[in-house]
Amino acid sequence: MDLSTLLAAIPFYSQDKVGNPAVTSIENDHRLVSDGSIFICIKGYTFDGHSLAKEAVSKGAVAIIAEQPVDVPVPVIYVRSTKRVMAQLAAHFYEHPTESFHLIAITGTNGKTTTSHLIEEILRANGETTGLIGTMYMKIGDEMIETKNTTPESLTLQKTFAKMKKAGVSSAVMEVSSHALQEGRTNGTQFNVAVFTNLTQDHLDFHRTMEEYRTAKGLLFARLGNSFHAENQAYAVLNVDDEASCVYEAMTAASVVTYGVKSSADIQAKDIRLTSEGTAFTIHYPGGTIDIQSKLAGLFNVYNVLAAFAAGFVSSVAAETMKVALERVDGVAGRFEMVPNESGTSVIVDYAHTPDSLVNVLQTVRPLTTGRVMVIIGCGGDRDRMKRPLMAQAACQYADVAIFTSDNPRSEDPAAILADMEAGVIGKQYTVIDERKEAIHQAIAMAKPGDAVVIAGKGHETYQIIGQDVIHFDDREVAKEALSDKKGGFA
Ligand SMILES: CC(=O)N[C@H]1[C@@H](OP(=O)(O)OP(=O)(O)OC[C@H]2O[C@@H](n3ccc(=O)[nH]c3=O)[C@H](O)[C@@H]2O)O[C@H](CO)[C@@H](O)[C@@H]1O[C@H](C)C(=O)N[C@@H](C)C(=O)N[C@H](CCC(=O)O)C(=O)O
Ligand SMILES: Nc1ncnc2c1ncn2[C@@H]1O[C@H](COP(=O)(O)OP(=O)(O)OP(=O)(O)O)[C@@H](O)[C@H]1O
Ligand SMILES: N[C@H](CCC[C@H](N)C(=O)O)C(=O)O
Ligand SMILES: [Mg+2]
Repeated sequence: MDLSTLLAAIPFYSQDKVGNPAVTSIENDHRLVSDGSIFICIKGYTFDGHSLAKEAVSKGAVAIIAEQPVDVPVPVIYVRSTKRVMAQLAAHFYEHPTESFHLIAITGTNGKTTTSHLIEEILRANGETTGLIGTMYMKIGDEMIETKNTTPESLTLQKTFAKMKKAGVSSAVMEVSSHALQEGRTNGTQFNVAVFTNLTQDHLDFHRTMEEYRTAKGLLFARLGNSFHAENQAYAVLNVDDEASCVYEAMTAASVVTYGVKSSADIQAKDIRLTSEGTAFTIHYPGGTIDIQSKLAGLFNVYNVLAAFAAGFVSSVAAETMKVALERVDGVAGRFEMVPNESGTSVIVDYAHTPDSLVNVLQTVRPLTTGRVMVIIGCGGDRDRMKRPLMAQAACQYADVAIFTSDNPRSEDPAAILADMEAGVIGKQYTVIDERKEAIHQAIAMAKPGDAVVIAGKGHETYQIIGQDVIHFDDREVAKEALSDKKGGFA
């Protein structure tokens, strides 16, 4: 594609220096620039890409997109927002790949990764070639691609969609974070279905207030359905039991399908039984009912199953096909993942890193436990400070033994994070063991048969971020070590 064909995607710009070079790639990271690239200067949170324009040109960039003056010997296109333009150019450069397959988005504070995996399984059972983008990885069919963000920035996203199109993907599912919506990472992406899981406190470092956070997630629904023709419907799948759904319903031009447990919904679970094997319930949907026995534990997972079922329903997947898919999902890595052992203690690694998810997981463990519920919990550094005392409260209220430790301290002092947690539980009983490995070892050494040890916050993560260092750390591995160290070697 040449520069002027590419620039047809953006109506307003001014150009310094003439020229219409052939463009081989678009990059916003100067390290990826090669001959024929266009380099987009992004003013980030930690770095200003404008300062790298010259270096990008020396690496072969044939044009620069910028917001502020840059002095380089190639055409410079000046725009109001390089981030916004990056999404528009990316969609144009990769020829709007999301118009070629069915795409389901999931947003919400908790449950996105779990629900996206359930939907992937439903789509596979329906015979689709699938794609998945989310917290743990991106997948094209069975090919796994590493990812840094839950929702990558627009260039990576459109490039990945183009790969999916080329690989013959017919249906894909992706997690859409509030950060991504706020930053416009999904601009230029066409969603057919948008699913809302729930909204509870998180990310107030980034969104400042719950209202701003809710609005950021609302952008997914506000942008849905406007450009669709009647024969090609877009659907918003909303959780009726979460009050934010009313706001999203009012925002969207898409058709709305509701799901829930407590209030009447288009797709509703009834006769719910929570057992040590998982959950059993009947889904009532327009046109029928179907019994489901899911291996996923806890009421919150009933919501995830319902959300996935509703997304499948509006995607015209038969209820019987969905039942087969939903019942064969054993679990999602790092979410309520049991660490197998013979000691009589249940050891559960879970990704709860918000107050609400911690309450949910501990409430789920309680009736399944004859002994004590023990929890090991920390809070991430450089993230919402306001959730720290609430997570500590949840731990003290819903567990018998609460151990506070480090999560990913990042640039913060672990002691300061722990102090923020402790401020929420003055006068309550808890123990602080700042070294996460030590905390896991001590908890497992202390546990008796019948007790449950919940190791929360890091789930599938295989690293710990301390300062600038990323060290290998896996709660599941540490738990296994601790179990085999325990007297009698139970692991
Ligand atoms: C706060 C935030 O959203 N940060 C994202 C942002 O980083 P940034 O603004 O700091 O980027 P920067 O390092 O300042 O770089 C600015 C520009 O210079 C370029 N650069 C930079 C260095 C260099 O050597 N060369 C170079 O060209 C960069 O490519 C970029 O274009 O842009 C990066 C590239 O897209 C993201 O990876 C990064 O996510 C970081 C890793 C992050 O932790 N984000 C979290 C808060 C986040 O987005 N989380 C949500 C999930 C939340 C949830 O639901 O739980 C997510 O979707 O992941
Ligand atoms: N529907 C739900 N409601 C409340 N809590 C949930 C729900 N589903 C999962 N959880 C809890 O939240 C944790 C994270 O779940 P999951 O990874 O599916 O969410 P996520 O929205 O993808 O999170 P992230 O924002 O980090 O990507 C789980 O380990 C569990 O403790
Ligand atoms: N997507 C979440 C993950 C948090 C996981 C937790 N282990 C932490 O590091 O805080 C975030 O980036 O806020
Ligand atoms: Mg996720």
